[in-house]
Amino acid sequence: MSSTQKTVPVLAARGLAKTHGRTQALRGASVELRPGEILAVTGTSGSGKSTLLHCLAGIVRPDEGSVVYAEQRLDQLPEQRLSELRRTEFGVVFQFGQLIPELTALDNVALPLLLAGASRKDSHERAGEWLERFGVRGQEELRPGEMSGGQAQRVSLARALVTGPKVVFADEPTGALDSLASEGVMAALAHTARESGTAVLLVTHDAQVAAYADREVELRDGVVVSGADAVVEMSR
Ligand SMILES: Nc1ncnc2c1ncn2[C@@H]1O[C@H](COP(=O)(O)OP(=O)(O)OP(=O)(O)O)[C@@H](O)[C@H]1O
Repeated sequence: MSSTQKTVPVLAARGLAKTHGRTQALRGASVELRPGEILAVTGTSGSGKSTLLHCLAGIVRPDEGSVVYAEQRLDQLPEQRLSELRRTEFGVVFQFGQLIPELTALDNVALPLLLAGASRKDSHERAGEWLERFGVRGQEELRPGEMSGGQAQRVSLARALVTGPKVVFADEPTGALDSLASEGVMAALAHTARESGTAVLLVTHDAQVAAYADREVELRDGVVVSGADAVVEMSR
């Protein structure tokens, strides 16, 4: 066992099973995310990638198995505690950024800080810094409808990282972009996550996107079939 395998994971799932109606999306999937790493979860359409991400992020409760984050069983936490944790320790980015259409780029990024109780001035200052890190300084006043796809995803990433989360969950963050915009967004995400020490769980079916990760696991029919080094015993 190499020294990296002994690292206590920031997030660890074991034996996850989840059924949607009659579809068994996960059938005993196990994976761990190490502190500060970018982990790509790949697999064909329908293999269970998004369901796995939702279980790890505490958005969906698995039917079976465990999800451990900072010594807490996410799968057993009460809803209120889960949503607090998602707000304070996790950042989430989806394929279509899901920015608030009525708000400017600056206000979209400042919003999580305002909700956490920061002043308007501080929130705007920090939001501006994060827009800069993602290469969209100067676009503060644009509303989502006025942005390109790449700009919108950069703003979404800035919003996901502005609160200093421990983990960012990114579900096909470049799925709606052309390859040039996709490269730019992924390079910005990888650089910024590494700089801030944020771990990233990146769901993608695109090998070029997965190439930005430190490590890759593949899901097939709801189980992890490669990258088995992802599964280690938790030292708790
Ligand atoms: N809310 C839901 N209701 C019913 N079935 C669902 C639901 N969510 C997912 N599924 C089904 O579960 C299986 C796994 O879906 P999931 O979205 O996790 O896979 P995926 O690998 O992310 O797919 P894609 O790459 O197409 O997004 C699929 O067969 C999907 O149709």
